[in-house]
Amino acid sequence: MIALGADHGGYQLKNAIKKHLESKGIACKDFGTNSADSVDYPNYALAVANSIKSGECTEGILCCGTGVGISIAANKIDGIRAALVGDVFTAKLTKEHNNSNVLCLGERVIGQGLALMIVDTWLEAGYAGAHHQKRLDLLVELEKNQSC
Ligand SMILES: O=C(CO)[C@H](O)[C@H](O)[C@H](O)COP(=O)(O)O
Repeated sequence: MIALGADHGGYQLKNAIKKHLESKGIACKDFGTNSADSVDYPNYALAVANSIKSGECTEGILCCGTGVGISIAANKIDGIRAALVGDVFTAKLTKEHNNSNVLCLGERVIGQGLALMIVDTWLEAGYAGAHHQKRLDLLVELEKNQSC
């Protein structure tokens, strides 16, 4: 199950991603928002993050105007590795190297065609493990101690 969330700056892209994933038979849970009414992106980042931490969802996709605010918010939450992505190379590598569990996109920055290609690339890529695991372990240490 893929968790989806957005603020008012990203909800149209989030809805396009939802339609795209559902057309491919990929189950999604939509945490909103669903209108242009102004809302606060940290609340949507938290809802998506909590669904991953609880195990309800395996991964999440978050959209805001630039993708920056919602990625900052998601990365405040222990266990979340959120990647703001604007190209397919980074989409692949952030899964392989960072094992990112949340993909962040900026509706006001990239077109829908590129965004959907990034989503597909990210979902299809896999974590490479090996020497990257030591770095992910250091991220956990940072979460615990704020130092390595
Ligand atoms: O957090 C952001 C900037 O990095 C997002 O783009 C938000 O969607 C944006 O700040 C919302 O701005 P608005 O003026 O409230 O529409």
